[in-house]
Formats: sequence, C-alpha cells, structure tokens
Amino acid sequence: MSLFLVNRYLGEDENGSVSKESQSQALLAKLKQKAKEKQRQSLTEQTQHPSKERTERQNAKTKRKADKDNSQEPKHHKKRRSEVVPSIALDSDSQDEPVHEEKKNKRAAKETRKKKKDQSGSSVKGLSDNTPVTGRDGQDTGGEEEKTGTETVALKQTTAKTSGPTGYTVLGGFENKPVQKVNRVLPQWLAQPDVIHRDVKSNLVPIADIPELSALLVKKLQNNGIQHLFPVQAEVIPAILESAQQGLLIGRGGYKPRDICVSAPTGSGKTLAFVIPVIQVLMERVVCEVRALAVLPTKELAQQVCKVFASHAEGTALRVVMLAGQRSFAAEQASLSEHRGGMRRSLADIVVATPGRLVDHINKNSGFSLEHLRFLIIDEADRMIDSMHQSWLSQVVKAVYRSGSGAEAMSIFRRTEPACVTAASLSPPQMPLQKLLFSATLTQNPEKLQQLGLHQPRLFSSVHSPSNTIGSSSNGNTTPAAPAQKQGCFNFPQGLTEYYVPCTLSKKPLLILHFILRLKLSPILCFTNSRETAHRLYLLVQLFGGLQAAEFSSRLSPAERKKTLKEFEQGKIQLLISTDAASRGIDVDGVKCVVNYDAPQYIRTYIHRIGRTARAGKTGLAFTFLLGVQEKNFLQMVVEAGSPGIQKQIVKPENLKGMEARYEQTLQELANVIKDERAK
Ligand SMILES: Nc1ncnc2c1ncn2[C@@H]1O[C@H](COP(=O)(O)OP(=O)(O)OP(=O)(O)O)[C@@H](O)[C@H]1O
Repeated sequence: MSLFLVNRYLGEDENGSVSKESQSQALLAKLKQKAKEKQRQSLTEQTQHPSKERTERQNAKTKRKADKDNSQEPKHHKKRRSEVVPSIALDSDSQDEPVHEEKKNKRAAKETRKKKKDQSGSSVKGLSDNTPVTGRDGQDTGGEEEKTGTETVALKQTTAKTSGPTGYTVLGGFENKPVQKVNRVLPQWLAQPDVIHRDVKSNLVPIADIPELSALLVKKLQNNGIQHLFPVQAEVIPAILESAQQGLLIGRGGYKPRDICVSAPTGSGKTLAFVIPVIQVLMERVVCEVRALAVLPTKELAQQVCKVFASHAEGTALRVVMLAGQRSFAAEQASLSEHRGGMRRSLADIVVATPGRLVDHINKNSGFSLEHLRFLIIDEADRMIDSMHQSWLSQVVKAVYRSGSGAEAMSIFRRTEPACVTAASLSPPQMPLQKLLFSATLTQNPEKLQQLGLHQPRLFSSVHSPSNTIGSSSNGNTTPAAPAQKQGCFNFPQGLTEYYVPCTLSKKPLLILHFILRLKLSPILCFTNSRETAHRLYLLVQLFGGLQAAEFSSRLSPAERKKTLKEFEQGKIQLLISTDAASRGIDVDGVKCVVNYDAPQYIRTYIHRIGRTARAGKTGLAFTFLLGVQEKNFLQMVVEAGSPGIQKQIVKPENLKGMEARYEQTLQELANVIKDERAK
C-alpha cells in the first residue's frame, strides 16, 4: 500500500492529532496573513515607484484574463500548452496547437502591449523588461508593426532578448543576420591550370623547340606553311605525347594517362593541338583499328576537323573516316570496315563524327568497333556536355569496354573499365582510354564536368581571371577562389575590337547595308537569333541590291550549306547571314567583321560568334546592334565575362539618309515576296 501513499503539503504545523478542519482553517488564516503582508509591501512600493506598480498590476490583470481563458480549455490542451508553447510559439509554421488557442494567446499579448503603450512612450521596451513575449506574438506584431519605424526596432530587440533567457532555440527569429556570400571552391585541377598565353602573335614557339615532334610531322607542318606553333599547341602537344610514351598500352606499373582539358580562345589553334599528337602516336600502329574518335556538334565542324586530320595524316598509313550523315549510312558503313573470309577488317584508324550518327553506327553497324579506342577527343566540349542527354558518351564507353568479358579478353592486352588498382589488376598490359577536351568556353562547373567521367584531369587554360587565383588549400584538394571572382571569365581573342551600335528595330537592316555599302567592311558574317530573321534579312538585302549575300541556316540542305561556306571562303559572298549554326568552330579565313544583328542571349554564344574573326593572331572587328532595352544587360554580361572593353559606335541618322527612300521601297517589295512565299 505504501506504494500508493500520496504525501500532501498540510502546512508547517502538520500534526496527526489535529483534525482536518482545523488544519485547513489554520492554513487559510496563514494565507490571509501573507496576502495582507504583500498588500502592505506593495503599497509602500507604490508610493516610491508609482508607474512600475501600475505596469505590474496591468500585467497581473492580463495574466489573470489569459489564465481565465485558458481555464476554459480542455485539460489536455492546458497540459500540452504548458509543455509546448515556449518552443512552438516561435515557429509560425507549426500546426501543433489548435487555432483558437493561438488566437487567444495573441489577443492577450496584444492587449498587454496596447495597455502598456497607452501608459508610456517607452512602453514597448518596458514590455520586454517585464513580460516575456513569446516568439509567435513577437512575430505577428512584428509583421503588423513594421509600418511604425521605431517601435518595430524596439519589438525586434524584445524578441531577441527574450529568446535568450528562455533557453529555447528561436526558429524563424527576427534577427537580421547578413547573408554570407558563398565563395566558389574549385577542385585543384580547375583552380590551378597550366597557363597558356593568350596573345598568339608574341608567343609563337619555333617548331624546332619541340623535340618530341617526329621528323615526318615537322616536315608536314612546314609543307603546310607552319614554322611556329601557337602557345596552346606548344603546351598541349608535348603533354599528349608524354602521356603516350608507353605506346598505345599502359605498361606494367599501371600508369594510366591523365585526361586533358583545354580552354583557349577562339582561333588559337586548338585543332592542331590534338591532331598532331594523335597522328604521331598512331602512325606507328601495325593493325588498322579505330584508335581515335573525335566528336563534334555539327556536320560542318566534323567536316572541317576531318579535313585537318586527313591533310596531316597524308603520307602515313592512317585512314580517316567521317560519320556525320553527309553520306548515306551504307556508304559510311562501307568506309568503316569490310568482311573478308568471314573476318571483319577495320578500314579506319581515326573517326570524326557527330553524336547522332556515331550512336547509329554503334547500335546498327556490327562492323564498327571501338574496342581498340585509345583517344576520345571531345571538341566544343561545353556544347557536347549540353548534348549529354543523348547519352552518346555512355554508349561510346560501353562500346569501348565491350570486350572486357568476352573471348577477346584473352588477347595480349586486356580492356577493363577503370576500377581499384591492385597488383592483379595491373599485371596484364592494359589499353587506356584517354579523353581530350577542347573548347573556348570550357565550363568550370565541376558538376557538369563530372558527367564526362574524367580521370585525374589536367587543365590547360588561358583564362587569367581571379577565378583561377591560387588560394591556400587546407587539404590540398580544393582551392578557395578569390571573393571578387566572377562566375566565369572567358577567353577573348587578343586582336579583336568589340563595338556596340545603339539602334532601333526598324533601322537594323539599314545599318547592315550601311556597313557593307558605305563602310566597305565586307566580308561580313552576320548573326541572327532565328532562321526566319536570317531569311527575311537575306531577302531584303537581295532586293535592295548592290551586294552579294547568302543565308546559312537549317533551312538549307547540308550540301547547300557546304557550297555556301565554300563561296563565302572564296570571297564570292560579301555578306553571310547566319543563325548560330555557324557560330562555333567554323574557320573561314579572312572574315574581317562579325555583326550581331540580333544580340546574343548568352555570353558563350557571343564569344563563339565574335570568335569567327580575329583568328590565328589576326585582327578583327565585332559589332553588336543593341536596342535601348537591351543595352544595360548586354553590356553588363560582356563586362562580367572579362571582355577587354566594348566601345560605343554611333551611326548618325544623316549617314543613312541617302539609302532611306530605296529602303522603304524595298520593304514594300519584301512584304509581297513573303506573301508569295507563304502562299506557296
Ligand atoms: N601554328 C600555326 N601557324 C599558323 N596558323 C595556324 C597554326 N595553328 C593553327 N593555325 C590556323 O589558325 C586558324 C584557327 O585554328 P583552329 O580552327 O584550330 O582554332 P580553334 O582554337 O579551334 O578555334 P575555335 O575555338 O573557334 O574552334 C586555322 O586557320 C589554322 O589553320
């Protein structure tokens, strides 16, 4: 029974002999006496501190009212409240308490504050001194009172003060902490690249200074008129050759070459930086197999790179094949392999492909094998990463390691996907797959680069931006970048001068005509944002007359595009109006001027467009037509990207006057032509 004994407080004179009635009477008398004493005490205090007393009385009154309200609640609510209120009250999103309770609390607290406010000007502060305000109240009031300046501040202070002593963590508090800027932290290989000089002209390296180059290739380069290597070539060629010192295989000891990433300005000679070493490594091969694969985003680029490979492989046994859909699938298939005596024989050493056509051959052409692939070259790498959703890379990698478990695994070398390095895994000779990435605007986003599955990558870059500032690294793996860094600083060719031309929409075509007919800036490569604009501008210029123009977009067939590019290169076309189909990689010698008829939306697009001029250390001009609304954002974008400076070029209205009458007439003719086209 003693287990259930409940001890009660029965007053100091607890005595078993006294009756219960007398006990309670004694207790009551004692309480009354205490109450009297307290009353007397408060009276004396009141005479000394009248305002404080009043405040306390008000508080007590409010508290009593709140208690009364609470007493009407069901018991379990009361209990929960006493447990939960201080903590959840600070969380405005919390749904733990019933809504009516919240309202009552708010009302009670509000009343308290209102009365205090009436009492004195500093009432809000007074509240904080005497009555703890729950966070929820503070929050509501904070929201309302934000309209009244000084009071808001006082209330915020109140909340901050009260949150401390309660010992509860304030969630969603009012303290306005300054948000800390997050500094980008790059992996070491991205933050500390091998630096390439941006100025091509003053950093030429004589071919003789690169002893790694084979005599055959030196001769070939000289025959092609190349006596010096550009900075990117002087850095990257020896690095690739060094990684293939062991021939095509990894020797015992398991040295697997590092993947190589190159970020250098447009027109700085990146193509030869991979063509030369790949040819040199492969030209000693005995058996013909596909050992190098270059992937490019467009047919035109594939064609251009294929041409460079073919011209430098001349005189060797190497065969270069293009898979870009320029020819039929069957024709491409026939150029890749042949079957003799039931055996497949590869006819290609180097394949240059676009991703779509490449995947077609991997899946549908049994004669196409990548099991001997040694180099995977990804040109315009940032663009190729964006097309990763086509999963071309995973298909290539799958095709490369296809033989891992098959009968061919018994051949002299093994091809296994990179895994943990062990003594057993290293004993048979391995053929590595080395990735070589090139772009003028290589992303620094490690998340994007991760999609490429790079192996201990090494970066060569000509971006001398603060983003590459070497900071102290705590663990040696990452380097905090300088706080002032911009998200991305890009490569701008040294010989390029950038201008922007403020204009109105209706005057843009007239400006282009002025540039060609009056300023004689041709050949001009002009970019629009859509093929419709390109087509209409082309029609208008044709109708205006006096110059040779052509359009270049997906409206044309690949054959027509090829012909157009050739004619532009030959100087037969003064104005080539193109969509972004020609903005990347296209190398047309002698383009003096690029005009962005439509301002590009993205900085990368801008860099590639203007990079069609000022190539190979030459000079060039880039003009961007800007409408009033575009000016601010565009200029900001260009400056942030690290442009050396873009100048304003104003074309005075009187300079256009002589052409205006003819222009108006041409516009009317154009309307008829477009109507006819639509009817057709
Ligand atoms: N060492 C060299 N000497 C003279 N000319 C060169 C040399 N290397 C490359 N070139 C020429 O420079 C031009 C630009 O080269 P390339 O097309 O490789 O530039 P890129 O860096 O790939 O440009 P983009 O980023 O626009 O694709 C080409 O016409 C090429 O023939």
